[in-house]
Amino acid sequence: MEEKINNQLNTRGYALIPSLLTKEACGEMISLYENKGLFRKRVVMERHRFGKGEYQYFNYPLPGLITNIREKYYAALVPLANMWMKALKISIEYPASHEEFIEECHTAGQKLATPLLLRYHQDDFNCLHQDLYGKVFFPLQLVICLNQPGKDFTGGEFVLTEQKYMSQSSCEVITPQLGDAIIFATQYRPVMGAKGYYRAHMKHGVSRVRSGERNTLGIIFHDAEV
Ligand SMILES: O=C(O)CCC(=O)C(=O)O
Ligand SMILES: [Fe+2]
Repeated sequence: MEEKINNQLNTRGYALIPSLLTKEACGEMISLYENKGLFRKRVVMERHRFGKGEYQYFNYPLPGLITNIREKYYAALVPLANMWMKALKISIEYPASHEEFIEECHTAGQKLATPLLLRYHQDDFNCLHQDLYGKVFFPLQLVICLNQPGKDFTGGEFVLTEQKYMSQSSCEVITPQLGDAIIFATQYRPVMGAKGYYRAHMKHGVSRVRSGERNTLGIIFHDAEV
């Protein structure tokens, strides 16, 4: 990953990648939502008290664009992920390629695809959470905003909270533009304390959409338990 992005991830636990997808690609991605055959599961968030709105998990085989993003960004992020594990003295070393990592997920019984499309309308929101689907997980994930804030929707900011040692939680509010991606820590990130690095726990969510429709594409690198 570029040094600037790595630095942002190390200092704040997230980074913004401008224009990862074109407007056309965002439009095509949104239209996949109606293609029920592409998905393994639809979740109505209110039923689980996850928030309000809905999302669908893609099934394998994934659309080519999603596979490409997953492979490319996994490979770009793996050196940082391994540095984080070392800093935190966790004896996990992630393999260089996403294909090998998926093998590890499968061996651990995590075989279901996790990339997802989310759709929010007015008054919808996503409660603070972490996307863990089994023992094996990658410490970073990515979300791409498929609509233009201020035009297609208002509100619906991306929210990241961080809980540092012996502190209350702090938060960052991020407003990606159409096509922008946010890379962020899935569960925790290393923060330097008096006795070396410790885990700062992070959660993410989405504030209430005030008007319009907001679609996002979530790219999670690990697979899920059956
Ligand atoms: O809609 C969003 O911005 C957040 C979606 C989300 O929770 C995820 O991609 O894991
Ligand atoms: Fe999430």
